Amino acid sequence: MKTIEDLGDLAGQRVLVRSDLNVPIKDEVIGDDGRIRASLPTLVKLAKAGAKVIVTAHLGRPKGQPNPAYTLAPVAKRLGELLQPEGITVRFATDVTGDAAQTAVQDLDEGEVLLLENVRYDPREESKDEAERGALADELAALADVFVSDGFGVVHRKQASVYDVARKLPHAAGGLVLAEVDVLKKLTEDPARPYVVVLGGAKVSDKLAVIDNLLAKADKLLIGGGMVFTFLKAQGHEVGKSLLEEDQLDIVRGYLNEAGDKIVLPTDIVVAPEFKADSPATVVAADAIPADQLGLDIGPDSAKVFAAEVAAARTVFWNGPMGVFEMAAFAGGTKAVAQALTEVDGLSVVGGGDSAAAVRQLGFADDAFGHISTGGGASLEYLEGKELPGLAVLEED
Ligand SMILES: Nc1ncnc2c1ncn2[C@@H]1O[C@H](COP(=O)(O)OP(=O)(O)O)[C@@H](O)[C@H]1O
Ligand SMILES: O=C(OP(=O)(O)O)[C@H](O)COP(=O)(O)O
Repeated sequence: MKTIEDLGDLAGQRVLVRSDLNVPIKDEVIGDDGRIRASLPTLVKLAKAGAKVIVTAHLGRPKGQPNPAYTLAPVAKRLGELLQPEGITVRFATDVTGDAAQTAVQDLDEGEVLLLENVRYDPREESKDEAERGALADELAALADVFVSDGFGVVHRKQASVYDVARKLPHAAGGLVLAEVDVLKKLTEDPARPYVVVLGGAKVSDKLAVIDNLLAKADKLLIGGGMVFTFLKAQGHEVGKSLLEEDQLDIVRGYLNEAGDKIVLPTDIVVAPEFKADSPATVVAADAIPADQLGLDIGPDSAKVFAAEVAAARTVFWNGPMGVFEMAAFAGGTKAVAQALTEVDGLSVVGGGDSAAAVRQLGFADDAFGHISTGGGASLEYLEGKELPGLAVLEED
């Protein structure tokens, strides 16, 4: 894979960077700016080399339409604050590749950074149609001379700003992508055993898809978060109003048959009648979730079992909070697992935007873990041994 150094002298060049700036934002306030901070070294390096740095990124899933709830404007502001000590000015374009973006690129000076509006406002970004994605990639490519892929958290997505644009411009991997791959490689090449993978979070269908391959690689797979309920239902239990992927039940039944005791499910669940911080929480057995309640965390017994499995491992990868950690009443499982990861005698890796935010919000220091990866889904697919489109394309000429 080419690096930024291989791109030659970048002074005066327009460099398009794909970063992953997908941070938790509520009412325009950024909850955890870890991904923005992780993007800084590459941006600083390029700006200091005299490049005109144009950043494309997404926030959330606005489904191909402009939507102020998903604007990157607060991210541009934060980026500006973080780059100010470096003397680097950050500008913001209010569209993706339109008049605003084109004018802003024309006006951009060497050593400045321009962030383009949420690339997922454009429906072509995530299109399954290669020609549609290609048309957006052409527009992005027209804004720049070279492309640097630095958004590790999106390299598993075959999307215009990640994959297609790399085929239109001379390209290189940024330092963040290279550093992430370096650590994850250690987990794929003869990991010290026991090797435990902990899965949770809310992107249930994405993560159910990785289990098949992970079962062959890991010694134990601990399942928490929103994934739990599709497993419980597949075992024949009722899950009330909890997150459920009905169309995956057969697949999950297959996993349970195949896995034996490799898959560890919670035996108790914290439930509440509503998805609200002050909704009255109770602990119930995992096979007795009331019809009018939803599961929002693994229960305290399960948290102990999960923590013991993690603490006894020599290699651990964890993606996806065990519960809705953003609300104190449902943060216990995530906290217990995070604490156990800090006690691992071996390599412990936390991956994913929300998982990284969770450990910081719960008061853990970054260096309490072997590595905090900016990518959850991307890391999991890498660990599965799958070819990631956003990495494979960088190996092409
Ligand atoms: N039981 C649950 N029901 C609904 N949402 C959940 C549940 N457990 C965890 N979550 C949510 O999952 C989200 C994170 O999921 P995800 O995006 O998959 O993780 P990551 O960003 O670390 O890859 C958090 O916002 C958390 O509130
Ligand atoms: O948050 C992200 O991934 P993650 O939740 O797997 O860590 C990335 O920004 C990718 O976002 P996506 O899963 O909407 O494509």
